[in-house]
Amino acid sequence: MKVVPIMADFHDRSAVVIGAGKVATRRIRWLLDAGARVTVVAPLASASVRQWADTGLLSWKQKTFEPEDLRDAWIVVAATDSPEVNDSVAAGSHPRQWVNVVDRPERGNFQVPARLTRGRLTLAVSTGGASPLLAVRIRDVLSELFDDTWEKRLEKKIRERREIKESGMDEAEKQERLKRLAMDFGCEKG
Ligand SMILES: C[C@@]1(CC(=O)O)c2cc3[nH]c(cc4nc(cc5[nH]c(cc(n2)[C@H]1CCC(=O)O)[C@@](C)(CC(=O)O)[C@@H]5CCC(=O)O)C(CC(=O)O)=C4CCC(=O)O)c(CCC(=O)O)c3CC(=O)O
Ligand SMILES: NC(=O)C1=CN([C@@H]2O[C@H](COP(=O)(O)OP(=O)(O)OC[C@H]3O[C@@H](n4cnc5c(N)ncnc54)[C@H](O)[C@@H]3O)[C@@H](O)[C@H]2O)C=CC1
Repeated sequence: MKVVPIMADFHDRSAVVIGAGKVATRRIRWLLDAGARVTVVAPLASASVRQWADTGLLSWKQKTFEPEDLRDAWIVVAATDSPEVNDSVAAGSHPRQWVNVVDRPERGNFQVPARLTRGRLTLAVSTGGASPLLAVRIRDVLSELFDDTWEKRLEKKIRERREIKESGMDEAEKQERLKRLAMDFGCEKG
């Protein structure tokens, strides 16, 4: 799979997740965090999914998968423990849908990286399916360098960058200052 890094806004996009076990629950949390409107199709659901359904955060259809379930979805996740069912989800999807197949990524058209967010900073680590747990390990190493002071640091950068851009300095000076601002990386705290 060719890797294309994007920052996507799923706000109000409809997502359907087939399955509601361990891996599906991880995908669902990620989709809810990203603002998607989530429908879950599964006969059995994890405690988290049942709770999200009870509190109206998502809609849970308690049944087995049928191809009609994919209609109108922008994002499709095949996350059951049955390779056959996951296969028929992939087969039933439309080429224009974003499809993640958790046991056979090559049948879908997107994968989910290991993630780390610090306010506006997002780090995504992918090994392209070579070793998901290595991606997690790399993410954990990076999380020490990019500790939680980074949320504040970036908020400060926004102000400093805006000040430079709106100042009366000439263009060359602005460029120089902006470059220096970006270089100011790991020394100062907060
Ligand atoms: C291709 C990809 C597709 C996708 O997007 O789903 C994929 C595929 C597969 N994963 C498998 C196994 C496991 N994956 C994890 C964990 C994570 N897997 C994630 C991503 C991805 N996994 C995508 C590639 C990312 C990359 O390479 O960088 C993470 C990073 C992100 C996330 O899931 O949110 C998340 C860490 C979450 C966190 O902690 O932050 C664990 C551990 C656990 O679940 O606790 C195990 C069990 C241990 C083991 O098997 O190593 C299997 C074999 C399944 C089987 O046995 O049938 C396949 C299928 C295959 O091998 O092709
Ligand atoms: N991509 C990843 O990060 C990982 C992928 N996996 C793969 O993900 C698969 C799922 O693993 P878990 O979430 O641990 O399984 P699980 O056993 O916790 O959950 C399975 C879910 O599938 C549902 N299901 C079964 N048949 C269905 C049907 N016909 N229609 C709709 N829903 C149905 C069940 O009701 C249940 O909610 C594993 O088989 C494995 O291949 C496993 C670990 C990590």
